Amino acid sequence: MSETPPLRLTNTLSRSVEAVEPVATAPDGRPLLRFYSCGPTVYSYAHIGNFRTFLTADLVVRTAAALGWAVRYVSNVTDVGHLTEDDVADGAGEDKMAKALASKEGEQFETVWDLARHYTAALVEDWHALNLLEPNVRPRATEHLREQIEAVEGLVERGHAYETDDGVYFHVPSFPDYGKLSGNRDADTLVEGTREVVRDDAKRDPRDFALWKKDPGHLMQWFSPYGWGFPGWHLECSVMAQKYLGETIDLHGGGEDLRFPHHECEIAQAEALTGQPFSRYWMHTRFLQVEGEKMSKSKGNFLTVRDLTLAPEDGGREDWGAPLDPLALRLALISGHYAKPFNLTRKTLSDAQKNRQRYVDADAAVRDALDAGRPGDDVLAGPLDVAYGEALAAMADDLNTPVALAAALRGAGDVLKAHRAEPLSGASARTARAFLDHVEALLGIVGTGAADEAAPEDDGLAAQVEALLIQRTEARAAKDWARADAIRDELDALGVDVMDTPSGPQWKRKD
Ligand SMILES: Nc1ncnc2c1ncn2[C@@H]1O[C@H](COP(=O)(O)OP(=O)(O)OP(=O)(O)O)[C@@H](O)[C@H]1O
Ligand SMILES: [Zn+2]
Repeated sequence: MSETPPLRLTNTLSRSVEAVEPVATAPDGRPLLRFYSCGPTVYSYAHIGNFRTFLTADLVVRTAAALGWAVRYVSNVTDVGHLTEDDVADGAGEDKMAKALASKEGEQFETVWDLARHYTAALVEDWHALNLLEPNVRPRATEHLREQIEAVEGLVERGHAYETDDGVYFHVPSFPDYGKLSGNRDADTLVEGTREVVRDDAKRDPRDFALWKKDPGHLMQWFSPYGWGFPGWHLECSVMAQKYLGETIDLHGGGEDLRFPHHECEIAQAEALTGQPFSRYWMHTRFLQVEGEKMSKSKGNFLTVRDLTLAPEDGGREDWGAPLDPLALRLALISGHYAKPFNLTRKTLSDAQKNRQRYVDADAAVRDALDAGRPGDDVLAGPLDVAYGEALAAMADDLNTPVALAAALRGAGDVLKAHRAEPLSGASARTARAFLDHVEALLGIVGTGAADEAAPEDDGLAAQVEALLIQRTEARAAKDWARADAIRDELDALGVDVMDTPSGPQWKRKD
């Protein structure tokens, strides 16, 4: 196969399509992409718009792996109840989890904790149904309260945050780069954007956003040096990204609405705390609309994976036709380019179901032919090599899924055409098998399980060790020898030996 192209993505920070160049290398010498993608707030089932954004992240991971990179991929679960107006920097309104608990659907849950557990489990189920790779780490906000509180304390100590009777706020004027991602720099527009919000009169600047909200009446609350309360939403992601990926990460992603304020606030928190750049590249997925309408959980007009893939008696939606094969839904959701708005229609779904069938048929033909082991030449190597090369090049070029899917579909069509003309030889079938497995690893639409082989290795130990090695490299670069030694002790306690080699640290389990 031809030389591997660079991975280019639309970087929101520079507003241009750029080649992504990871800074770190994996212990085996491959480029290591450190990638954080914002997950959902689990107060309801994730909708297919959320999944469009998660699928973008999935395709980044698959494409990077197909290019031969190592990937460390973190996607969180927001299980702290944040506020219904969190889309303005200083969130206000009702708590989303509390509101969900009080709703009709919430009656089945005793507490917000049960509700969060239920929707987290449902998220993971739908994630697997749509054949998304499991992240190396799926951290929960509620399991990282200590780290979030430490970050608030750090920001207060460094003069970037201050306490009032109601909470602790990040002081925006203390961070001159605020606005570099979204372009929202103007204090007046920012204030206008927050007009409807209940404000704390003790705030020093109207743009200052909450790091900690004091609220002894909140359903989910923790104790901090600032009393009982809960963290601001923006805090969890910068804290968990840095914990699992290091001070500077390569790529951070989410849906277009997160650009401001969420990601802008993450940058301010992280960079004010460490003095280092937070994420080198940012990517944002444009919204999914359904039949021309914007869809969101809080509006209540959303479709879930379950609505479209289950039979009506199991909870599927009758008005959307026969239940779809989940991989057909996946195909439909990735059929538009992530950086352009995407309107999903009934026709998108029926076309996807048809195209998906071509992969099912090609896969069946190849299995038969492998069993039969017929003699004869390999007639597929040429066209399938070209088709896969085109698909990979298109994905590397800013995840151009329309072109990649067309090339992959043409390849599956070539397999079927050849098989219909004359049953495939064993040699052709082996080539076709390799092609379908590569397409599965890259796009996840064949459903043969090859994706598992492409998944970032995750046996827990590897993830922990790699995180520690990144922190150790950073500690050494900062000449923080005490920290580097402490990390070495932690690695020792995990039962691994580390060897420093010219291509970076290598590790193995102790004998
Ligand atoms: N219609 C959509 N299309 C694509 N991505 C979306 C859409 N709606 C939300 N997202 C993205 O899904 C991810 C999870 O978001 P979140 O759980 O906040 O969902 P939400 O539907 O926006 O909820 P809410 O309406 O309560 O804000 C975020 O990255 C968000 O940007
Ligand atoms: Zn986030």
